[in-house]
Formats: sequence, structure tokens, C-alpha cells
Amino acid sequence: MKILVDHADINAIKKMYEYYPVDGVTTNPSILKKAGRNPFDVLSEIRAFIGSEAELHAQVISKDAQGMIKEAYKMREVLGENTFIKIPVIPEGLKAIKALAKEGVNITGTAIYNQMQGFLAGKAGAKYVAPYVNRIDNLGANGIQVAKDIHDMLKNAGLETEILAASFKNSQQVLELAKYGVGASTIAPDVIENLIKVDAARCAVDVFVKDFEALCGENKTMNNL
Ligand SMILES: O=P(O)(O)OC[C@H]1O[C@](O)(CO)[C@@H](O)[C@@H]1O
Repeated sequence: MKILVDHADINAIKKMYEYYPVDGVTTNPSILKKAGRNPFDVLSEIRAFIGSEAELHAQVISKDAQGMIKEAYKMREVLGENTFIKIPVIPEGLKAIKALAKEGVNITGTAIYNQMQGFLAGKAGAKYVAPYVNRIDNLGANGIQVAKDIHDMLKNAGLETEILAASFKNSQQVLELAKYGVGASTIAPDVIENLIKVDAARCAVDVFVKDFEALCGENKTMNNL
């Protein structure tokens, strides 16, 4: 499962890249709002840091297909071909996805709350579809199940579209979908950090260090024996 960083703050992104095996960055307009600067400046800064080969996902704002298509080409021009254009899976969005996918533009179908949105976006040619796991849970449905169903439906239909699971709020949600083998998850830095926040592991390390120091002397490591 690929892991993308769901954030627009360059320092938070740099930290994730330093410590974790991550594969790219996703943003949406609400995430960009938090950055509080010209979105193209923010996205260009992220692109410069992650490099031209890494995945960068950024969303269109227009509500009509023609406007979405125009935005998609502008974003691709400024941010490079490996930019995944996030298009909400509403009827106008599907129309735009069909047109853009035919031209080889990388699309992520977003704002997915049910199985058929995901399936139709895949059939229309999206490379990824992004079910909003936690937001679905908040509606009283089962976000994990929706993501698993879409994954199965795409595979059963022989489509290459992968899940980009989104809107995670806890480790359990990520774990469930990693076990299921979905293609990718986009996760905010605080949720990524919680994935391996295990006190028992930290205690185990402390005991190992104490034992080693008892054997070899204080502040000794393999480096200064
Ligand atoms: O519920 P949240 O945390 O706002 O998440 C919505 C999600 O949708 C996306 O826009 C889909 O890629 C992510 O950037 C974000 O994780």
C-alpha cells in the first residue's frame, strides 16, 4: 500500500519524508486554506521538494466539467505530469474524468461516499478513487466496508483503478485497509505518527540500552567500543 502525506505544510511534509516510507503528497482546498498562501506557490514548493517523479494530488474547484478540465490542464502545466488531478465524483466530475482520462491525464476521483461513485469513477478512467473513510463513518455507515467494496468491484471488473483511501482519523482504519491490500492511503502527519507510537517498544529499547551500558559502560554504543 502506498502512503501519501495528506498535508500542505512543507515542514510537516519534510518531516514525514525524513522518517517514514512515504510516496507522495495529497492536498484538497481545505488543506490549502490552512497554508494561507497562494495555492500554486504552496503546491510548487511541495513539488520542488518531492521531485517530479513523486505523486502530487491537487483538486479542481470548478463545479462544471469544462471549468474542471481547464483547471486540470493548468495544474498539470504548472505542477508537472505526475500531478493527479482530484475531481469530485459528481455528474459534472464524471464527465470531466471521462474526457481527461482519454487524454492520458492522471485523475483521482474524490469526495467518494458510496460504492457506485467509486466504481463509476474507475470505469470513467480515474487512476485512483478516494473514499472518505472517516466521513462515511460519521454518517452512520461503514467507511472501511465502502472502501473494501469499491476495491473488490474494481478488481472484479478488471479495472486498473486503485483505491486511495482518505479521511483517516485513527490507526485501526489504516490497518484494516492495509491488511486488505488497497493500493494507497493518504494520511495526515499526526495519524501517520500514531501508527507506530508504541510505548512498549520504547520501553524495550530503554532496557536494551541499560543492559548494554551495564556490560560496556555508560554512553557506550557499537560506535565507541
Ligand atoms: O475528512 P478529512 O480529514 O477532511 O479528509 C478528506 C480527505 O479527502 C481528500 O481530499 C482525498 O484525497 C484528502 O486530501 C483528505 O484526507
